Amino acid sequence: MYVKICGLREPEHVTAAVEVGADAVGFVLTRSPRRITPALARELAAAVPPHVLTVAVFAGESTEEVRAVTAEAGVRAVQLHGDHPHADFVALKDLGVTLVRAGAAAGDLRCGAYDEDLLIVDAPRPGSGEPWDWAAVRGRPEGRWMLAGGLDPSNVAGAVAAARPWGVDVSSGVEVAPGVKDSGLIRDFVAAARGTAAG
Ligand SMILES: O=C(O)c1ccccc1NCC(=O)[C@H](O)[C@H](O)COP(=O)(O)O
Repeated sequence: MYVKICGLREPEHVTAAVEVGADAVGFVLTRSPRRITPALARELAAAVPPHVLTVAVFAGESTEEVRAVTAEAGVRAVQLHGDHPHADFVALKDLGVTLVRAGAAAGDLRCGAYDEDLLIVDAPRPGSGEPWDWAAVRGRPEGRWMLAGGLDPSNVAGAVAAARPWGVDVSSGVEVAPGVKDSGLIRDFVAAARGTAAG
């Protein structure tokens, strides 16, 4: 089970995510309470070992801006939320980073349909922490896709059983307040997602 922890802002939480075995860590570089500067993203990404994917999260920015900010942040993946057309993914191919397409279950659920490498099937409002009907997508997405939206340590195992994703992505569910992560919750989430939770 591939696990991505998103919206990280503090070195201690990046370290916690890496130590408990997260596969990817996300930095929000778009309008959000979790937004950080490209310079801070670069600092945080520099401490992440190469086997963990560092992801810059955008929503609706132009490909020129995505390109410039990604270079400044020094990350290895770009995650695009919103109505980015296929052409945007094609235009970003030469960046040489992993491309992640994120959107609600209403869109095209085939990973690769937009030339992306990974797909996130999310709640209608990304980063809202709002659960949705995860079971409704079971059997529909194709390829390397992550389930997101309202997941937390207490519900992720059930969500995985219901939707059967390739991976999971979380932000709000490992926070104690909007934008404030908790290392214990990150640990609990990764364990629960992989079915190794105690008790
Ligand atoms: O986190 C945000 O505030 C955000 C804002 C705009 C676009 C994307 C954003 N976050 C993306 C993610 O953190 C995840 O892909 C996912 O939406 C997690 O959401 P949740 O666990 O429900 O907070």
